[in-house]
Amino acid sequence: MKILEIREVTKPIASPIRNAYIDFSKMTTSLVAVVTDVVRDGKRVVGYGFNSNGRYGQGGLIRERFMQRIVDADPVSLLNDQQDNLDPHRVWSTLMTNEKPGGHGERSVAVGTIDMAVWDAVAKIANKPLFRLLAERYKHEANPKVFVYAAGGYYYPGKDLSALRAEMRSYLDRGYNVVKMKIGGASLSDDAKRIEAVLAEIGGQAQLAVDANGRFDLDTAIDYARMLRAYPLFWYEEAGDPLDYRLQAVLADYYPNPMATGENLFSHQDARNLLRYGGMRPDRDWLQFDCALSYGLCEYLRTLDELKIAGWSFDRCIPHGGHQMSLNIAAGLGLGGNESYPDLFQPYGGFPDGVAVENGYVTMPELPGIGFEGKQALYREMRNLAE
Ligand SMILES: O=C([O-])CC(=O)C(=O)O
Ligand SMILES: [Mg+2]
Repeated sequence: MKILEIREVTKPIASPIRNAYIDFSKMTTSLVAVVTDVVRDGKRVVGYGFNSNGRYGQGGLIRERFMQRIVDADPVSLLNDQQDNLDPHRVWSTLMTNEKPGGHGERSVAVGTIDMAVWDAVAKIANKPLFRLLAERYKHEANPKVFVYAAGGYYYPGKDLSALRAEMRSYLDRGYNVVKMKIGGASLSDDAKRIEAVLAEIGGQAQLAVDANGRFDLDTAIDYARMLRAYPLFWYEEAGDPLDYRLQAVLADYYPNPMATGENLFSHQDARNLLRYGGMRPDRDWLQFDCALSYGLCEYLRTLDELKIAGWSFDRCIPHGGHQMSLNIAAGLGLGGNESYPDLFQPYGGFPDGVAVENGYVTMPELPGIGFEGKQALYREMRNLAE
């Protein structure tokens, strides 16, 4: 059994939206295929992965460095002890050969994307949904019912309050009961009006989370905290720079309600620093580390170990990114849920066809691997790459 080749193609996931920091007019993602020589149901097993929105495709790094390390490795060195499947941790160590610690920039995205494809292949070779494989391996009870919330509420040209309200209404109509909108891309008073408008629209039917995408300095973060704390928000997300742990810790003094952050922390060491120094409170705050941006599930498992050491429950994690990989981790390892972008980043985000949101939850179908084959529009792109 061996990996025959790894393929990558960079695909557009552009849209005319903007958050407080970036617009998505040139956004791309890397689609990766890990092609194995294993045959299941008369077909070659291929694992697929892609990176989350917010960072760009990583074709350069994948092709110049990471792919080659796998292709050059002794195939047996990538297998488990029984030699009946790939060992994702051994593949991961091979990917990271001759990489220094620290400075977790774009390479964590490249490795996370390949790692997703490796886990997809491993679960397909085992002929199980990834969430069931994870639950068995790491001794959790699988729960195919996963909480999901609707992320949107972006700024875009000509979008007025009624368009924002209509967008949020459409999420409620699709079964969500937590919705998220952007802040920090307008003045504080304009953002307050946007928030009031959304709260008026959703009433008691849903809760609202807000996301500043790391835009604020400490003073602005506190000014916003004073405005936001008057509302019953689900969370106040990424107020300041993701690596400014002191800002996050000081903010807690001004914001007693739930805060969320972590989508731009790309290693277990950075996550550990957040838990040590960021003033995040295990009884109410939320952690959004996204394996597809941060060296993949092998690294995410180390991040979960750090949570355990710091006294955090896994159900405080609701990852960023809206992909099926994190849905599987949530269902298999007991995370608190997953993000979802009902109208964005298609066909990469979302759920297998026919999976509907009901009262804020989806139920995972029993598809081998991550479940990409259950989503026709996505699987079409994948098949074009490698089958
Ligand atoms: O707008 C983005 O970059 C995405 C984001 O922060 C989120 O989904 O939380
Ligand atoms: Mg965010």
